[in-house]
Amino acid sequence: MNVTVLGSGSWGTTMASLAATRNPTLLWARRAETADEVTTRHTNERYLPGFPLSRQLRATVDLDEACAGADVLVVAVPSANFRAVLAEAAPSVRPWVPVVSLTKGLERGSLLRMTQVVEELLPGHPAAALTGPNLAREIMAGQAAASVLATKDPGVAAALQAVLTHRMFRVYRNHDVIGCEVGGALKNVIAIAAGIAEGLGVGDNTRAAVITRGLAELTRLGVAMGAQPQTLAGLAGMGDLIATCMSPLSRNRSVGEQLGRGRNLPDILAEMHMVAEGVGTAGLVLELADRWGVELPICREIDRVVRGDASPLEAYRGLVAPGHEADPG
Ligand SMILES: NC(=O)C1=CN([C@@H]2O[C@H](COP(=O)(O)OP(=O)(O)OC[C@H]3O[C@@H](n4cnc5c(N)ncnc54)[C@H](O)[C@@H]3O)[C@@H](O)[C@H]2O)C=CC1
Ligand SMILES: O=C(CO)COP(=O)(O)O
Repeated sequence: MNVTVLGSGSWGTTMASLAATRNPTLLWARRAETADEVTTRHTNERYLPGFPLSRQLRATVDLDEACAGADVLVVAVPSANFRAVLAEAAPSVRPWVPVVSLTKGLERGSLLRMTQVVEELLPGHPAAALTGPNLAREIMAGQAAASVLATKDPGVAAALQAVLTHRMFRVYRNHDVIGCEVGGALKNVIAIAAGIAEGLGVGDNTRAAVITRGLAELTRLGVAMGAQPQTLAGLAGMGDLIATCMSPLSRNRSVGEQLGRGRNLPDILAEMHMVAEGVGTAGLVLELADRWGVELPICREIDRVVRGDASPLEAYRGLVAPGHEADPG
């Protein structure tokens, strides 16, 4: 199977490097220097400093070349640019080639999940999401991890599972695409809350409360949208929440932690060259929550913080103030 990965950031490069050990794999990069570095020096120092990549991995800046030979197309571009990149790629993608989204977010305006964007742009192509507790640097370091491949067609799921599985990277199948994508998008917002708590110097009881109440929010919205509750209790929900809320490697948690320490958001984002999807996702999940008639108190407070309508301390006080005790879940 020829695999093509669009997006040469931390996660796209990691998955491409893994895939290249078992399948001919081509990584599409926006910048010529990155493509050249990946192909000739087998590194991507900007996003994965210090990690050698598979020597079989090749990269190109030519989107047409990248897509034309692909048997599987993997998209690892942040949600804000996902549609634009895939729309440009679409004419070069051969009929029926499955498209796997690695992206954890929602589309601004439409509120679509990424597999829904795939279905709009490439009708007839099986759309899948790969999601779970998968911090890129740990996977590059060879530490064992598990992930979930979500797609509706069991035959496609089995074929993609075989392509994406690696010695230390175990891929499970799930047909609950909604649950997997909602879990991946919302956990980034909850990770900002966990980071804020960290920055404010809370204890382990508070950490546990944020994660557990966060899980209730993932589950409430997911189930309202048609997800299975057990999906959110698994790797794509609870698993990813634990990794992202606890790990100093998480960019979303790091944004929250710096906010909690008193830095302002524009300064934090100006210093980051990587994406923290939760910043943009907070407002979008509230729009979804209104549409589906569910309450998401943590996401609401995080949205107030990222909009600049509340300080992290005010948000924290808002969450511990009386009034949320009767929340279901
Ligand atoms: N890094 C991680 O550990 C994981 C990340 N993810 C998700 O994967 C997605 C991508 O994340 P990362 O690779 O970590 O982000 P990143 O910030 O490390 O890299 C993003 C990449 O997308 C490229 N890009 C952005 N806009 C583009 C455009 N218009 N055209 C072409 N390329 C463009 C950038 O040049 C960069 O190579 C996000 O949705 C993230 O939530 C999911 C699991 C793990
Ligand atoms: O999705 C991730 C881990 O599963 C990566 O999280 P961050 O984007 O917060 O680094």
